[in-house]
Amino acid sequence: MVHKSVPKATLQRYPVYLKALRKLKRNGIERIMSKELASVVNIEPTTIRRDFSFLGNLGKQGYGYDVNLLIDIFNQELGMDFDEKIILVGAGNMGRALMKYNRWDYVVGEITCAFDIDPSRRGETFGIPVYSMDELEDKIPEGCRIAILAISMNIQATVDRLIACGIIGLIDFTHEHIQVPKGVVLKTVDVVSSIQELVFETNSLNARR
Ligand SMILES: NC(=O)c1ccc[n+]([C@@H]2O[C@H](COP(=O)([O-])OP(=O)(O)OC[C@H]3O[C@@H](n4cnc5c(N)ncnc54)[C@H](O)[C@@H]3O)[C@@H](O)[C@H]2O)c1
Repeated sequence: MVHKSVPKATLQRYPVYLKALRKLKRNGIERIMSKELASVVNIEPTTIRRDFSFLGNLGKQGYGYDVNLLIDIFNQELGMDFDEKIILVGAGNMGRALMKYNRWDYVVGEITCAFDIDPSRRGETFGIPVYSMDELEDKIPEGCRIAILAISMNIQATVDRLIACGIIGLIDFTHEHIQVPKGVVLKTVDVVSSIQELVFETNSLNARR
């Protein structure tokens, strides 16, 4: 882990660098000068060099920084391992939208596969394999901890089964009340509730004017 004396502002910039570096790697870039990185992240080159100096002697004069090495250092030393293998359950309208978007790989990880009860959904969607629910226990990627729920039936039973497979984090798009045991985290995403909150907030703001 990185030394405690790293300033807070530097620590807050590390995820920004990591995100940019992962994007650069995706684009086939293997090394980068601080000046070039500066234009990507919109941070002064001197700040970048100082921020990186806390991680060791990483840059070479005239050569720049090794992109892969920097990514490894961020991942290992800082505990920022953004390589989550996420599964999606339910490859319908919502699921397909999420699979199409699948760009979280620069920051958190990516959807590696999906599962659905409907045989017509099976195959590949936007490059992501969609398997039958019967194959869940076999196909769930090793070390997978996070599942996105975009299903409409047998929701609690499906959640219980996912937890039995090692899932400890759920992103829930369903509107069901789901129960999870201690140690499992459920994050609900509900656009309708967000709109309701927004309407309520804007109404009360305007009533005060
Ligand atoms: N949170 C939000 O803001 C929001 C917005 C829209 C929809 N939703 C919810 O998201 C869910 C999906 O909506 P949609 O429009 O994609 O529906 P959809 O019918 O298009 O897709 C649902 C998919 O899940 C599959 N499925 C259903 N039950 C399953 C199970 N137990 N295991 C595996 N696969 C299963 C179906 O075969 C289907 O392919 C619904 O629960 C809906 O209420 C939430």
